[in-house]
Amino acid sequence: MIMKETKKMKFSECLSHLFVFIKPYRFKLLFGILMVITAQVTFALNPTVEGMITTQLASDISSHQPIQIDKVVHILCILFTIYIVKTISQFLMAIFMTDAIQKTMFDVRNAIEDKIHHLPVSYFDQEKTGELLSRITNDVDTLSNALQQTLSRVISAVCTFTFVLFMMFRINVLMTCIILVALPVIALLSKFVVKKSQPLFDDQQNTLADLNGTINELYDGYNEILSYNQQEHALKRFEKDNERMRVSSFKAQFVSSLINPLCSLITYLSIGCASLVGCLQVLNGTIALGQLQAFIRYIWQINDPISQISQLSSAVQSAFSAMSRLFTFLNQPIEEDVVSKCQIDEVRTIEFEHVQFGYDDNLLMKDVNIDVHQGQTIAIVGPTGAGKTTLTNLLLRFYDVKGGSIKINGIDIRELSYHDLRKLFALVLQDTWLFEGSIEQNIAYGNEKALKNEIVEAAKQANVHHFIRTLTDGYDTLINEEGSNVSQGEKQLLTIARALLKNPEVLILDEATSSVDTRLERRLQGAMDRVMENRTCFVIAHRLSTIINADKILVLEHGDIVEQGNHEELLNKNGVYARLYNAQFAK
Ligand SMILES: Nc1ncnc2c1ncn2[C@@H]1O[C@H](COP(=O)(O)OP(=O)(O)OP(=O)(O)O)[C@@H](O)[C@H]1O
Repeated sequence: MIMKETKKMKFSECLSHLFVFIKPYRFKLLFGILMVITAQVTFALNPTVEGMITTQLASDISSHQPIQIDKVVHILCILFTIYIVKTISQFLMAIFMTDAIQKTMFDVRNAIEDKIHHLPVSYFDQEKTGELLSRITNDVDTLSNALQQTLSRVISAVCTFTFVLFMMFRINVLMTCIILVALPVIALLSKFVVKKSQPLFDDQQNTLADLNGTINELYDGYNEILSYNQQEHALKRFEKDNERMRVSSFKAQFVSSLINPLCSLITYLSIGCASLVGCLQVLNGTIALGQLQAFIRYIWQINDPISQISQLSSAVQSAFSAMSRLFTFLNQPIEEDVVSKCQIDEVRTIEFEHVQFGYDDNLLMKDVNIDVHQGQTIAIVGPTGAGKTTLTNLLLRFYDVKGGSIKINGIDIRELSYHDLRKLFALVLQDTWLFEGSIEQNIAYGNEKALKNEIVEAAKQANVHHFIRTLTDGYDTLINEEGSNVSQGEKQLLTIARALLKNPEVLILDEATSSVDTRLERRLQGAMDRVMENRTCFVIAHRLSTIINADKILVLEHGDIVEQGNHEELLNKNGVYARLYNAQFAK
């Protein structure tokens, strides 16, 4: 069974997973980091070189000598070179880091997409799909921002701190020690705040996922909400989640932002003390005036990374939470696949042998036996919840049987790879699925190599060609994201065209229950008859004509097949089918 993600990953685990994605671009990233360090070294040299000008001028003035312009120009040239190096390294850093990080994120997104397609269907039984997808999107964004901005800021802050501290020590040890007294206090304060705010940031991300899940759900059910006049209820639900979001964001941001004013207060106190001592040192002649000037600039420079700790720590925490969820998702076990022991090109028989199945520990199907021969139409009938969809889910191995077996040509379907098994089938469901793309692309979905004339032929067979011709862009008409620019019946015709083009060995058809107008009904009927012609078909049947003409009718109740046979045989039995038939169809 697939476990829902519960355990939070350790920071080191997250980093090692991240490294797998960064590895192909590590040299670019390292070069980018080298450029960040270069920029910070030049940044740390500025005050000292600027101070040299002040010292030079002060010494010339105090010794009543003419100002030595050549020396000043020389220092200015060094200063100018430092500025140039800093600008170039910042430029190179932007190019190399951005390139490496965006390529890494491209790979992460691809890995997620790939994962989604390889997870067992049962994974999505446990996760609200909308919530899961929105959480992944948010987490990818958070990680991308963290790598793009926070990484260089963290490296800059660490480098600035180290180099500036080094330069301060070179100027005066006593003054630096005064500044350093403040640091452990600041470090302890940050640690305390980080510890308090980490769970709050986790909560903030989870609440955001809930909020997006709710938005998704409410948007999906927009028409139903309007028809039931439940706008107020929907608004209240949204407001409730939005309020939770406000409270959790407030808590997370408030606690983490507390650190800023506290750190500033301590830093300003230490600046005051160090400046006082510095003035005395200049009067004593221990340090030059330019050095005091440089030292005060350094205090500001070192203050910068310290005051950034709170912002950076909250960004790092969000990134860590996002990484933890992303990599936990990417670590989910995928559908175990096998290499097909043999290829099946033609489906001659399909047998269910003593099949047992349940979505949980309770068995829904206890002993299902079916025998199907090539070209037969099998109608599946039964009340709602009887297990009709489950039967087709098992055929396609969306779920595996818990007992017994399903065999195609005598071969257990578990001996075939998912790809080799599923290529034998096409699904035409009531709940049609079209993707954002042209009508042509949607029809060619199951057979991407199909030529234009084959696509048109499939559309003609599916009675949808004329409709497509009436559209301004014909086969190039774009289906929008929700497929709302095509009617439900036309959608179903398009999916029939798709199935015809795939030309599968076995067709699984879920007949529409919703009433459509008579003309469309006739078009649908014609298209379905054509797609079913000379093909093995499993039809979740709602139409009398399909049921009567079926070679075999499976009557399901509570998961099991209670009767099977053709229409005449079952009517003569005068059992469940006869009751169902008389209740639903007999006029
Ligand atoms: N993914 C799932 N997880 C848990 N239980 C499920 C799942 N899918 C279906 N079920 C349950 O299994 C039983 C059979 O469901 P199934 O969808 O196969 O019935 P059906 O005959 O196709 O119903 P309908 O005609 O309403 O579509 C139902 O009780 C249903 O609640």
